[in-house]
Amino acid sequence: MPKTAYVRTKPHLNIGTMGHVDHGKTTLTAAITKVLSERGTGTFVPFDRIDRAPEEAARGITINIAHVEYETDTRHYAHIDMPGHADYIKNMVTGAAQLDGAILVVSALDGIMPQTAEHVLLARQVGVDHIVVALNKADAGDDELTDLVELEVRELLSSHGYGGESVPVVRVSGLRALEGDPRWTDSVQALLDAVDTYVPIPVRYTDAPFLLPVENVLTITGRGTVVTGAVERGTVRVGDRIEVLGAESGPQFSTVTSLETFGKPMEFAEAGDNVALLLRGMPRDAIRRGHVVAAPDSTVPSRRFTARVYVLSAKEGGRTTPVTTGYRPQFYIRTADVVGDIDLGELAVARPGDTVSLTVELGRDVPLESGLGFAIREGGRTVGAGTVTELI
Ligand SMILES: Nc1nc2c(ncn2[C@@H]2O[C@H](COP(=O)(O)OP(=O)(O)OP(=O)(O)O)[C@@H](O)[C@H]2O)c(=O)[nH]1
Ligand SMILES: [Mg+2]
Repeated sequence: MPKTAYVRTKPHLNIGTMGHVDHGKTTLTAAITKVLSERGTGTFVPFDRIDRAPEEAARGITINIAHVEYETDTRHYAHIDMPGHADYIKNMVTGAAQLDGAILVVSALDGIMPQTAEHVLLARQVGVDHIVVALNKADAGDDELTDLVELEVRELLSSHGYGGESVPVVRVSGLRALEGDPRWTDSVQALLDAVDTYVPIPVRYTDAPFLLPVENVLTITGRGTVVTGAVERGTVRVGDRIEVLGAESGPQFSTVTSLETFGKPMEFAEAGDNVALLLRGMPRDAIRRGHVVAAPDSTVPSRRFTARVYVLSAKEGGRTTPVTTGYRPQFYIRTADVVGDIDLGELAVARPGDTVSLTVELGRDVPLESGLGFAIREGGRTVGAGTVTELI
């Protein structure tokens, strides 16, 4: 049966749920799809369909299962449910890099926990400009405690430049909404209204050369290699020539032979769209997460750059000891994870809590540009965040 093509009738935005483990992100995501399916603008995606590991769910040319799509009256959303566990920060970083807005899920029973704070910090660093707060589990909390949690969350957001006083904070219960309790389905609707009005439609760089950071690679027997991700800028059409960048062996050229979003074929995809591209003759092992698919000759990978970097304080979960020249952490840039050497120049030392300018030399070439944000990680935790200032 031929698949129905994707029809672009409303502005498309990428949003996602983030927050500490077990605060209810996946339950809320399922509840959102349930509430909207009852209004006729989405398909209900049950909890256990969202919470599966991507490898179990890799099927067809569909996108990573942690993405769901739905529509409100005014917008089409792709929603990524980000796991709260510290080990999954990589997904958080790479997922968040493509978010136009985020729903910060905070349990009204527990308040701010370590990953609540870490996700807010990372969201800031990777350029998420708008956050809406879901104070979840409001069905089980008492009002006074929830008031305190709300204050605490607003303060946290202000301390990261999110203007905590004006951020919408909506008390919800994902669990009760999923059960169909009208009081709480209304709360989820109120949350969506807040997202619709508070997160602006972003400016899309559709005229720039095409670029897509590779999130996932799949093989479809008999058809070839498929890459998925969100288009960072530009436009791509079926039949376009592209270049895959980031591999040690140098660039690989191919042609896009098929294009889909959430299982629906599309003629072209533009900046902001979450897509799957089928690439003609591309060997499965020639491309992986962290590579970039781009218009041919539009970008040249490099490895040396200067950057402005904030070294996290110990209180924020960062290092307790200073960083010196020769320090060699991991850099999370778009969907890539690359080791790099830091040179602090005359400064020589950067203490936790400092913001410094430094030079980085990555272990391999990566498509870079000034203004690009990245996270610095060491031994499984975030120790810094920065922005590329100049390529060398
Ligand atoms: N009382 C109550 N419990 C909830 C609510 N939402 C989620 N829970 C419970 O909290 C637990 C965690 O919910 P999840 O949705 O898996 O949380 P999560 O944030 O996705 O967790 P991770 O993906 O592991 O980070 C489950 O036992 C849920 O049933 C709620 O609104 N009220
Ligand atoms: Mg979850």
